Amino acid sequence: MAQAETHYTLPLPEFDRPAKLLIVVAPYYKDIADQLVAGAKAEIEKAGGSHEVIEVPGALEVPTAIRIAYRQSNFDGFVALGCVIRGETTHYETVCNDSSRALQLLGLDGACIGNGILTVENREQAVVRAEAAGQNKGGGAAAAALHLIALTRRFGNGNKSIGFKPLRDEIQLAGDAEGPASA
Ligand SMILES: Nc1c(NC[C@H](O)[C@H](O)[C@H](O)CO)[nH]c(=O)[nH]c1=O
Ligand SMILES: CC(=O)[C@@H](O)COP(=O)(O)O
Repeated sequence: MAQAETHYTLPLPEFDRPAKLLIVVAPYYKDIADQLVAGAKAEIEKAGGSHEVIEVPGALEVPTAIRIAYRQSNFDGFVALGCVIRGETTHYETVCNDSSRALQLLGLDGACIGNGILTVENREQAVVRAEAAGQNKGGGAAAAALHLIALTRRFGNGNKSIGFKPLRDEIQLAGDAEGPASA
């Protein structure tokens, strides 16, 4: 029987202008993913934010989709959602470790990402964690992204990238260099 989860949850940050988030979900297990998305949407709406949802085949594609959107769009943050259930081979470790590591590296480069990709042994563990009325890991991931967005706005976008600069910044910088575009 799954243990009830008890840990401290930070109160949601307040925003002077709405945050816009992209939810990137791998519906490998559709019913589980739907619960995660519902929880994430509700949390974003609680903070007065807006959201869009895109789907990718599996958890391994989630970081790449976020990087593509991060470079070519103007979302304030991202919510990574999915479910990885151990099978018979070591592929479970690859999917879990590589997706989470890639998300962490994107975060260290300035993307505001909450990671709600479940890594579990069986469906029962996944259901308990995905249910919006249960452990609501999708909502938790959305809350994490919201906190990072608030932090970015509080300290400014440091532009101290350790890796690539978001394409949108390069385009903007290039535009600035040419002077204001004629209306
Ligand atoms: N086994 C699970 C996967 N595997 C698929 C990979 O994520 C990836 O789409 C594939 O290797 C092609 O690159 N994905 C999940 O999200 N959950 C799983 O349990
Ligand atoms: C997590 C996985 O990739 C897993 O679902 C694949 O199953 P298997 O290890 O039995 O091939």
